[in-house]
Amino acid sequence: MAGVMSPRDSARLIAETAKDVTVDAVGVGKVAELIMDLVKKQSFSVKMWKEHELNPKTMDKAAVDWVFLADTLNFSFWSADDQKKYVVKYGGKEHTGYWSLCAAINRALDEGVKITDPMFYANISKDKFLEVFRSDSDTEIPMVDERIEVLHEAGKVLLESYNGSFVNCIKQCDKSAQKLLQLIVTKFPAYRDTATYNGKEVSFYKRAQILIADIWGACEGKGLGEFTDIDTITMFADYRIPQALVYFGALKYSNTLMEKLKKDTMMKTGDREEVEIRGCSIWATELVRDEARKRLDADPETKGAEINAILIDHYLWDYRRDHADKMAHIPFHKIRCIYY
Ligand SMILES: Nc1nc2c(c(CN[C@H]3C=C[C@H](O)[C@@H]3O)cn2[C@@H]2O[C@H](COP(=O)(O)O)[C@@H](O)[C@H]2O)c(=O)[nH]1
Repeated sequence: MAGVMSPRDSARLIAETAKDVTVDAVGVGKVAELIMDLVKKQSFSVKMWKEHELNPKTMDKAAVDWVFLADTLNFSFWSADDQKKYVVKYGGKEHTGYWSLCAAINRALDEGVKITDPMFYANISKDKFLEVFRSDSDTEIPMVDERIEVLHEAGKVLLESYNGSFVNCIKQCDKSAQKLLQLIVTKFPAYRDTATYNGKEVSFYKRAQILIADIWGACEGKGLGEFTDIDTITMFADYRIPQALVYFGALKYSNTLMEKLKKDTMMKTGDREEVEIRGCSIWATELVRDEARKRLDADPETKGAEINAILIDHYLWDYRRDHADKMAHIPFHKIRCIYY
């Protein structure tokens, strides 16, 4: 987008001028150390993505259509009351948060509903949406109206300009993640995740970047998922990674901000504190990547090992999920928006 700073440059600028959030070098080193251990155990690669039971296993158009639908709806799963969560039962398990979305998509496909086909969702009615994404608890999925709107928008763009599949967007971008990123944020307005900060147009592009990363993961970096510049994708500025970064000490909040977060103060898109949390999270993850890279290359055993901001992000996100209790005392910022 013309006149908009890249997520990496935005993150550096925000981290340099933020008032209520700071990136801490000692904490960054701690996370880098953690990543090193994982790389040594060889449990750190693009193949991790498909290990999740709900993620698609094929590496074809069906997988890309699934990922595009999931990431078009991949926002705002938190609930104000922990006892009232949107829940989807699938594969004999109860899924919440982001995984409830994936479970609902898979449940629909099993029921013969062509939910990943834009012909189906470009004009989906509210009744049909609520049937497909029905809850197995008393709490329905948050932001129903906004989710229907973004489905209509994305479905129409795919049908009008890309012959009904995101595969055709990928094919126009010569295996460049940055070209695909620009196509997504230009053609699909709901993915245009930007803000104004100190008079500058900054970007986070969280869903656009995770869409590219999920296609890279689903296809194990090959075929439709092959991107020559995938390492230029940054961490995805959601509301969970900051919790993990604060937990490990890589991110620090001022007392004022911490008090606000503990009181569940609602934020709005573009609030200075929201921009500082998101920008500093991206920057902290960039520094973790650089530090881990340095340490990996200093050790003949791990020199040149595969590592990038995507893999670090997924590790931190999965870690937060798997250790939710340990991090429950660290508040996450509350916001209702379609960007993350
Ligand atoms: N930064 C980042 N944000 C991510 C993800 C994912 C799912 N990725 C999975 C697929 C492969 C990976 O290995 C992950 O297992 C969802 N989200 C965001 O989190 C929030 C929901 O969180 P909770 O309430 O706990 O379910 C919401 O904003 C959603 O948009 C990620 O990977 N990174």
